[in-house]
Amino acid sequence: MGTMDAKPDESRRILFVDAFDSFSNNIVGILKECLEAEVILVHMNDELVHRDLLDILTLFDAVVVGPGPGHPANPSDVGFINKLWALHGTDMIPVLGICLGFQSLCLLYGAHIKRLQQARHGIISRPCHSNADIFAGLINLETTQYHSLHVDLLGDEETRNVFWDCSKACPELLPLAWDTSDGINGPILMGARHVSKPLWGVQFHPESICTSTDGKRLISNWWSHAQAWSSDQRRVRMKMPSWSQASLPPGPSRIVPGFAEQGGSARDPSCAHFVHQVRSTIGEKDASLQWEKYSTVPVSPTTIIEELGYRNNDVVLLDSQGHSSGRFSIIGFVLPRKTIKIAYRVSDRMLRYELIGKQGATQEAAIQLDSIDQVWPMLQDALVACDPRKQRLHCRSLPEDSPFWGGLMGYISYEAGLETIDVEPHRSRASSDLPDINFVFIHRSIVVDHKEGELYVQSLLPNDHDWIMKTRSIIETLATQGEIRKRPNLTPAMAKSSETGNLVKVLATAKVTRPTETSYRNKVLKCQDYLAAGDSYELCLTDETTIHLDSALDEWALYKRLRKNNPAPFGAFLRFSDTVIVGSSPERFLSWTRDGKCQFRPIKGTVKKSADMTREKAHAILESSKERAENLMIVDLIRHDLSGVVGARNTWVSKLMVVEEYEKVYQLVSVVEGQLPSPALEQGGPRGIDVLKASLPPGSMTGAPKKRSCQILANIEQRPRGVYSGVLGYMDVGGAGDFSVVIRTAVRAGAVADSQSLHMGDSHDNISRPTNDDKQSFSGSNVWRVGAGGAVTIQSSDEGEFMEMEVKAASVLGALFSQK
Ligand SMILES: C=C(O[C@@H]1C=C(C(=O)O)C=C[C@H]1O)C(=O)O
Ligand SMILES: NC(=O)CC[C@H](N)C(=O)O
Repeated sequence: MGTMDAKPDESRRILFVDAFDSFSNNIVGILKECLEAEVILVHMNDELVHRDLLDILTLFDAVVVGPGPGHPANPSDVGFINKLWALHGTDMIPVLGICLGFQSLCLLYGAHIKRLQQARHGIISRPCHSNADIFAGLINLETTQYHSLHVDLLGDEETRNVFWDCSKACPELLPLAWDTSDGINGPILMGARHVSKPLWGVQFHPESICTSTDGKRLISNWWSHAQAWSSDQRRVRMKMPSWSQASLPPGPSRIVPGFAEQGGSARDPSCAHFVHQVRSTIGEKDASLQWEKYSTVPVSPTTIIEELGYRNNDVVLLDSQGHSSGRFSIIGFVLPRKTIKIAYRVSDRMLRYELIGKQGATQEAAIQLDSIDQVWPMLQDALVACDPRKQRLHCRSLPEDSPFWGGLMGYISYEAGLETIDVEPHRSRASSDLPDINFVFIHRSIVVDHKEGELYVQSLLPNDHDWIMKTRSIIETLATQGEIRKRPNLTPAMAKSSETGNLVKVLATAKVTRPTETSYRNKVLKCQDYLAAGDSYELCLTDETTIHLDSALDEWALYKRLRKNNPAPFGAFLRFSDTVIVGSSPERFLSWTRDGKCQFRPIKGTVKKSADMTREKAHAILESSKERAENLMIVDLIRHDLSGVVGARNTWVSKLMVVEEYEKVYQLVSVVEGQLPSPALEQGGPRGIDVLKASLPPGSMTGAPKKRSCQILANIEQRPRGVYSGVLGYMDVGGAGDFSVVIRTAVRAGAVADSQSLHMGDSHDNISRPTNDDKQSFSGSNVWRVGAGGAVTIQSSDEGEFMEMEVKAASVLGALFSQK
C-alpha cells in the first residue's frame, strides 16, 4: 500500500463490506449516526480489496459485514468475507456480521446453516438475550428479521431449547440471543460472539425502520467492546496518507457512502451539442418564463385539451383525474418543429434527439454512448440551461407554486432501470419496441391546481404572449359557459357516443392474450423457491396481457374512458412520435421540489374492493403481518436508495403503512422523505435527478434485495417489461420533478410489432388467438400491452397472487372493455 505514516489518528473509521444488499446504506447510516464514524463501503467481490485485504484493514478501526442474498457457503455470495473471520495474530480486527455476515461467521466456526421451515422476511420479534456483551441493557429490543436461513449450533437438538453455553460442535461460538416467538421454526439463534476473538454477529437487522432504538444501542455496545479489545491488544490503526478514496486502490466499488457514489460523471463532448440544441429552441436571449395565473371554476384538463385543438395532436397530460389525493394536473403541448424529442435505447446504447415533425435525417442526431450514466448529466444540463431564474433580476417573479414551468416530460423504462444497476435485460423484442428513455422538451404548458382552483398558462418560448392570452381566453370562455357547451354541429352527447362507438367497434375485434392461471401460479411458486433459498426477501412478479386490434384505436377516447372508470392520482396520457401511453397509476415513485425535498410513496399491500369488503375489513387484512412485511421491506429498500444520495441523516419516514382507498382497491402506502442540499449552498452537490437515477428501477416493482431480485425476475418472467414498471413524469427547468410508477397502464407497442408477441407459447391464454393470416394485418401501432403483478413473499399463496394480479389487470382491462 505504499508508504504510510504510522501515526494513529483520532477519528473513527469503519470498513463496511456490502454483499449487494438493498439495506446497506441504512446500516452505514446508523454507524455514522451512533458512532460518528467515517464509513467506507466496498463490495465483497472487489478483487483489489481482496488482494490487499491485510494492508487495507490496517487503515480501519473495525469492520461491519452486511446482509445479502444467497448462502454463506456459496463463494459467489460472500466473496472475501470468510477471510475476515479467519484472521489471527496481529492481523485481527473487530468485526460485526449482520445476517448473511453473521451466518458466514458461524459457518466458519462449525455451525450448520439450514433453511428455516418458514422464512422470516420483514417479521418483527422480541428476541430473548443474555443482557450481556453487545446485548447489555437492551431491555426494549424489538428487531426486524429478513432471513430464510438460520444458524444451527448443533446444541440441544432433542429438546429444541435455547442454551447459553458453547455447544460441543461449536466450542468457539457463544450464543447471545434467541428468537423464541416462532412456533413453526422453534428457537432461532439471533446473536453470538467468538469466545476469544473480536468477532460478533446478529441475525436480525438493527437498521430496519421497525427495529426499536435498542438496535442503535447494540451498535454502540459493539463499538465499546471493539474499542476495549483494540486497546487491550494495543492495536494501532494506521493513518491514511491524506484521507481520500484514492488511498484505496481505485475501483468501481470503493465508495464513501453519500453522493460520492453517484459521482458527477464526466460530460461527454456531445453533451454540449445536445444542450445547445435544446437551449436554441428557447431563443437567443436568456431563458425567461411568460405566464398567467388566475382563479377558475373546476375545468377538466381533458376538456382543455379538446378545446385547444389537441384531441388528435401530440400532447402530454399528467392528470390527477379528479382523485381526492391529486392536486395538480399538467398539460405539455408538443409543437411541430419546436419540440425536441430525446430517446435512448438500452439495446444499442444510442441516444437520439430530433425535432418532432421534421421529417428526414438531417434534423436527427444520434450519439453512441458507453452507458446510460452519460444520459443523466445531459438531461440535467439541458434543464439548467433553460432555467428562467438565471435572469431573474430582469424578469418578473416566477410562479413558485406551479410545480412545472416547462422542461422534460416522458418516461424511463424498467430496462433502463436495469442498466443502472448492471442487470442484463431480457432481450426479446428489444429492437422493435419503444425507447427506454423517452422525453420531450416542453415549452408551452398549463398547470391546473385543483386544490386552490387556480390555473397557470406558461411558455418558455420568446414572445409568446399572444398564445398565453389566447389560451387564457379560450379556457375562461369554457369555464364561464360550463363544460357542456352546445356546438353547432355536434352535441357533446353525440360526440361522446361516437367516441364510445369507435372504441366498442375496434375493441370488439380485440384478440386478447392473457397470462394463464397455471403458468402464473407456477411462476409464483418458482419465486417462493428463491425466497426459501435465501436469494431474495420479496419478488414483485409481473406478467403481461397483449391486445391485438385489427384497426387503430382512438386512444384519446380510450384515455377518457380509463380516467372515468379507474380514476387515480397519477393518470397519464402521452402521445408523441410512436409513443402512446394511457394510464391510471395510484403510485408516486419520486417527487422533488425546487428546494430539494424528496418524497417516495411506495404502495405494497392490495385488497380488492367489493360489496362485502368494508373499510374495516380491508384495514384488518392490510394490518396482517403478510401485508405489513411486504410494505416494510420496500420502505427499508427505499430508505437505502434515498440515503445513498442525501445521507441517512437527511432521510426519514413520514408515514408508515397507512391504508388508502382507490376506485377498485385498498392499498397500503408509506411515505419516505429526504432533503437534498440547497443548490444555492452546495454547488455541485446532488440534485433530484441523482436521487432518481440511484433509485431505479422502482423498488416496489422489483422486491429486495433489488439487484438479485431483478436477475431472478428476468429469468422467471422471460420478457422485457418495457414502459410498464418504469417511471413516468416530468423534470422542470426550475429544478423540480415528479414521477409515478407505471402500473395500471396500457402502452401501445412501438411501430414494428414484434412477431414474438403473437407467439406467447402455452403460458398465455388467447381468448381468441390470431391465425397466421391475421398476422399480416397487425402493425405495431395496433398492439397494446397491459402489465400487472404483485409482490410475492414467503407468506403468499399462488392462488391469492394470481387473483391479485387479475384484479390489477382488470382495473385497466375492465375500463377498456366496459360498455360505459
Ligand atoms: C405490480 C403492480 O403493482 C405493484 C404491486 C403492489 C402490491 O404488491 O401490492 C402494489 C402497487 C405496485 O407497487 C401492478 O399494479 O401491476
Ligand atoms: N438478510 C440477509 O442477510 C439474508 C441472509 C441469507 N440470504 C438468508 O436469507 O438467510
